[in-house]
Amino acid sequence: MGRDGVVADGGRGAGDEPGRRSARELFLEGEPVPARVVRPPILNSWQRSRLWGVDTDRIETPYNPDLDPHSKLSAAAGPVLDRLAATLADSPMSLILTDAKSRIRERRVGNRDLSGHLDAISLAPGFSYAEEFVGTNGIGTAIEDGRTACVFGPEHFSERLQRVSCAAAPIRNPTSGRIIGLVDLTSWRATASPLMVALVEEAAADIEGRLLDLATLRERALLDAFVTGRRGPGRLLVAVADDCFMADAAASELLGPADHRLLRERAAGLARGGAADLQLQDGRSVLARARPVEAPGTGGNAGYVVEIQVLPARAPEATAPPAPPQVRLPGLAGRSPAWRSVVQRLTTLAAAGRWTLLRGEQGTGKLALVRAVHRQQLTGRRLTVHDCAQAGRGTAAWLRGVARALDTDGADTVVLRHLDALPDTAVAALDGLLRAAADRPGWVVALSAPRDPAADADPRPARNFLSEATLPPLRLRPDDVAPLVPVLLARHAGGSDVQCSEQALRTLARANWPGNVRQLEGSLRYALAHHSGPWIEETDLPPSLLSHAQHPLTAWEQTERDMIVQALLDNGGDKSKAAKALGISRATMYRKITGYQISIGGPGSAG
Ligand SMILES: Nc1ncnc2c1ncn2[C@@H]1O[C@H](COP(=O)(O)OP(=O)(O)OP(=O)(O)O)[C@@H](O)[C@H]1O
Repeated sequence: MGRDGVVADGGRGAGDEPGRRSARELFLEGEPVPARVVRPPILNSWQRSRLWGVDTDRIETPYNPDLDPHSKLSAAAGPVLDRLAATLADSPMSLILTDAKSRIRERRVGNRDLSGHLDAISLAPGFSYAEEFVGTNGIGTAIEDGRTACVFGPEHFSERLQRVSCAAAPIRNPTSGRIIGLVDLTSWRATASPLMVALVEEAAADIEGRLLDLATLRERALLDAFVTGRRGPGRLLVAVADDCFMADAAASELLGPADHRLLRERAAGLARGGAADLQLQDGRSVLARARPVEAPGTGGNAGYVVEIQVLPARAPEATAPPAPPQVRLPGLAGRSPAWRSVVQRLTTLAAAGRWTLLRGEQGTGKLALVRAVHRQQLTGRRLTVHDCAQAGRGTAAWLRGVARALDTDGADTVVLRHLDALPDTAVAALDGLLRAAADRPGWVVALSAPRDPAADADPRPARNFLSEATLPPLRLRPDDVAPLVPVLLARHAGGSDVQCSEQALRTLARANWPGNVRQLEGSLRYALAHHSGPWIEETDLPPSLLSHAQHPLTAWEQTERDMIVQALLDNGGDKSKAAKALGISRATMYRKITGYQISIGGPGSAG
């Protein structure tokens, strides 16, 4: 049962009836599951669990006890959990709080039998209940779907979870709307009640209300620290927190949006490590130092007050270097100011051997960029790439490989890819290796997803990288699409000179590119395989590019959208003919075209 009001089969899979196989058993044996026996969110989750390769007979999930007890989430949730736990004291029910990564932070359970069972299935503080590790379950599935999930015994993917039922509701940051955690009730399958859904949703709403109240208190503490902060000639003051930035008039004039982000990201490091020299967006250098501001009542952190001193500009005629020529990197394309600026920054950092954390969404080209900069700046040296996402398989061997590459005397470039996917089990060891190699002469680069504003802090290994750069997503640098297209086409066209029509280029430039350059490359490969004429036309592009749906589509919606686009293409954009071909009414066709924001031949022509 979820916010959408769908009611499951009350926990009775078909397998509860003697002699019949349950829907889950059919699914696990790869047979079709009869419609209406399993609720769609559960079936979707089973499919994801199978993709993850979750073991149905064993629970093997990472354990990380190193969770911050003073987090904003714990501070806000504490009193709400206390109240609900007191109400439920005599019932066989367990109350659980997790973070946004499905890691269990707190568990309250009065019933000894249930407590023992939950320990046996690792539903205990420190363990992760992400779908990826344990398969379909209230916690992981609510996080995946972004809404309340209720999973009854036989709906669990794992055999080990068949005896319990659970309901979990996400807790969202009231300012950003992002999920920061989850409140869950777990009970024996036989004693589960539909009321569990109402209880977790109410608790989540109460915690969100308290988050808002605490945010107000934090902001007030930050404001006090900001107003009473020490100022002096040539010194500016700002106060930063995840969701708040305060600056006096002089600082507002000096700092642009990119500088706000820079200060926000660096404040914690500055507070720990003393003053540092930072470069602002406009090229000016400043000396920055920060001090933390304590959050009232909770002992947590309300933010940082940062003192900024503008360093004198060097006399232009004496020392200013001539404006750097645009750095061209063979094999890579881009012309937007954002692309040029990151290429320039990375080139400087590589030449200086500064340890760099390069952030960017998946497929933006982080690795390609680092490889190209290495080739150009560090000729003759080797480059090794270590994928942190692979560290879970044979952690010791993986760490040995990194240790060899980091060899303290080595001047080779070491790239740690997907740092954000480093398994918890390898965090401390990698951190130790990086610290030990801090003085090595070669360039060390970590590639990571953009900073997660919901996370309390960067993972420990990230703190070893003193310089940062960001490769923005392709949708924020649409000017790069046109120069990328011929380079990517040449890469895959097998020597022939295929180009895109103007209309196809316009469609490509307009697309949102959640998968960034990698997705653009995939789309062009698709077009190369589908085009018949001398040019790539708009109709040769993947159907997904001809629709601009506002929300992420489920697998089923994607299939439906692709069928509609294909029918429109097959019928020259004629909606009536396309509707007829699909056996749906014209009205439904119009509704779907509007819903999926399908446009063929430029905005509005088919939609
Ligand atoms: N500017 C560019 N010019 C040409 N090709 C590019 C450019 N940027 C990215 N690519 C290509 O896009 C694909 C994805 O790039 P890459 O693997 O470097 O991305 P990434 O950001 O490291 O991805 P992830 O974080 O998902 O591993 C590669 O084939 C790469 O060659």
